[in-house]
Amino acid sequence: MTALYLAFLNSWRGLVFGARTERAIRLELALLALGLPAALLLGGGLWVRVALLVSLLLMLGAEFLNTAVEKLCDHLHPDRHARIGIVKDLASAGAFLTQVIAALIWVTALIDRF
Ligand SMILES: Nc1ncnc2c1ncn2[C@@H]1O[C@H](COP(=O)(O)OP(=O)(O)OP(=O)(O)O)[C@@H](O)[C@H]1O
Repeated sequence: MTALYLAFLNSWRGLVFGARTERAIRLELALLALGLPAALLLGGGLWVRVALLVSLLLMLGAEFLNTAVEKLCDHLHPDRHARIGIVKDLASAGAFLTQVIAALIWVTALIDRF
C-alpha cells in the first residue's frame, strides 16, 4: 500500500511539473477538461463515451512521455546533435499518432451523432 502511495506521489509530481512547465500539456489538459463534459453530453452509449475519454487520456499520456524524452535529451546532451534530433522526432511522432487517433475517434463519434 505504501509503495503504491509513493508511486502515485511520483506520478503526481510529474503531472504538476508537466502542467506547470509545458504549454502542450496545459493545452491537452484543457482539451480533457472540455472533452469530459462533451463526451458525457454527446451520448451514443457507454463504450463511445469511454472511447472518447480514453482517446484524450492516451494523447495526454503520450505528451507526458514526449516531454520526458525531450527533457532527458536536453539534460544528457545540451548541444545540438543529429541523433538527438532523431530521438526527439521519434517521440514527437508517437505523440502525433495519438493525436490522430483522438481526432479520428472524436470525428467519427460526432458524425455518428449528428
Ligand atoms: N539538441 C538537438 N539536436 C538536434 N535537433 C534538435 C535538438 N533539439 C531539438 N531538435 C529538433 O527540433 C525539434 C523540436 O525540439 P524541441 O526540443 O524544441 O521540442 P518541441 O518544440 O517541444 O517539439 P514537440 O513538442 O513538437 O515534439 C526536434 O523534434 C528536433 O527535430
